[in-house]
Amino acid sequence: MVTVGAPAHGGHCVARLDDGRVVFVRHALPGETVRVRITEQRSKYWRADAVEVLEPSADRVPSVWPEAGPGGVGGGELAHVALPAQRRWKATVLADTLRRIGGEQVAEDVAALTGGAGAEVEALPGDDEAGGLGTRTRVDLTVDGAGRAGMYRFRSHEVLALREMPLAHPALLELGLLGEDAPWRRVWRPGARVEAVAPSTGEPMVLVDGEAAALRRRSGPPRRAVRERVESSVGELTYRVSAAGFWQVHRQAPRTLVEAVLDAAGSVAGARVLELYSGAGLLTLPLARAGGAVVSLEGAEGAVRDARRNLHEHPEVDLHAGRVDAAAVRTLGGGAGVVVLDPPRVGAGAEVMSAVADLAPETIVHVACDPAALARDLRAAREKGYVVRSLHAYDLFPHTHHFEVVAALGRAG
Ligand SMILES: C[S@@+](CC[C@H](N)C(=O)[O-])C[C@H]1O[C@@H](n2cnc3c(N)ncnc32)[C@H](O)[C@@H]1O
Repeated sequence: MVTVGAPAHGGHCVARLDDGRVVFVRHALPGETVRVRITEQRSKYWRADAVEVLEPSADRVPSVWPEAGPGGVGGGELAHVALPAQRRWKATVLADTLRRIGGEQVAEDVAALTGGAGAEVEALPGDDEAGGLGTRTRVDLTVDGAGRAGMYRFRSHEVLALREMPLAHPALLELGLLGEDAPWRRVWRPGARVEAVAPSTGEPMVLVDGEAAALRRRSGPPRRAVRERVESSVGELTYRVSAAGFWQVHRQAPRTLVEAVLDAAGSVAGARVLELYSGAGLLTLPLARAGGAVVSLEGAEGAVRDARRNLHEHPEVDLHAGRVDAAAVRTLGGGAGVVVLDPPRVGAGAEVMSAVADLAPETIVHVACDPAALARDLRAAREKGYVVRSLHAYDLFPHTHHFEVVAALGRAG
């Protein structure tokens, strides 16, 4: 039995045993007294699941997805927490991570921006009304040994067949992928990887081991891409995206990020804009529409092919396929007034951040899906004389511990 303390990065709360040992407890809430099952013992800390709640928090609600509860699949570790409390949890983790990893100066920059309160994590439009459900337009499943679609048990290679996916967009639920009677069972084999995509326009799509799959024979070549439409302050943006390629998962995420990045970048008209980790061009297109002379760099060649199509009305945009590293930043970034970067979960890293700062842009816009990586990158920029000028956090992944941050940095002084 333990009383758990504050949340920490990774979707758990921190508890201390009488002997001082630290235990990271999932499926609990700060302040709760719970009975735990130890799931992993390391020399420096243990991991545990709360399996019985003795003194519940006022923020506890019946889980919206019990299959992601103790012993269940990953991807819904805050499903037992009321939505406003999920966002307070994430704001606490953000503030703590920025201070612990980003350092005092970064923490002070953000405190000064928020009157000492720390950044809030904002809900996306419609999420409160829908209970944070039905937001995910992409789901990844794995087929178990009996041919049923499921997900991995948390920190395990065991596939648990799923009965429900309340976080998935309704269009994906209508595909009938789950359950003993799923018609798709004749299409896939045990061990297959199944991706389902619900684009903002057109039919949903199912990929089995990376190939388009259908229940009935279709005429014509197999579909490989979907179309996405984003309303934005620089007009309606339309994109072609390979179904297996990266696209923001929450239905409202593309619009939210486009607006946040345009806002953070300030006026880009006539400015040279270096965009790193540019994907299929979600941010490239609005930056070009806003008058930026954009040079972009993305590692996935398929995404760059999509970006070329998506930017066909902007032949002036200079799209490059290749790895983002310090040398590439130096080669492509000369004269950049604005740098926008949207790295994967690991962040850009100190070398890339240092090379970006050496370009001496007026503004650096960092889009981050991991607060620890963000904090490391902000620290690196801070050490090169950049301060945080704005920072907004968005709850792009309700019922999980994940969230997104858009930060703008400018030169100190
Ligand atoms: C978070 S996504 C952002 C894409 C785009 N901004 C969007 O919102 O759709 C990160 C992108 O970085 C690319 N990427 C990851 N590591 C990379 C690297 N070392 N060099 C270049 N691109 C990389 C991925 O292929 C992916 O498209």
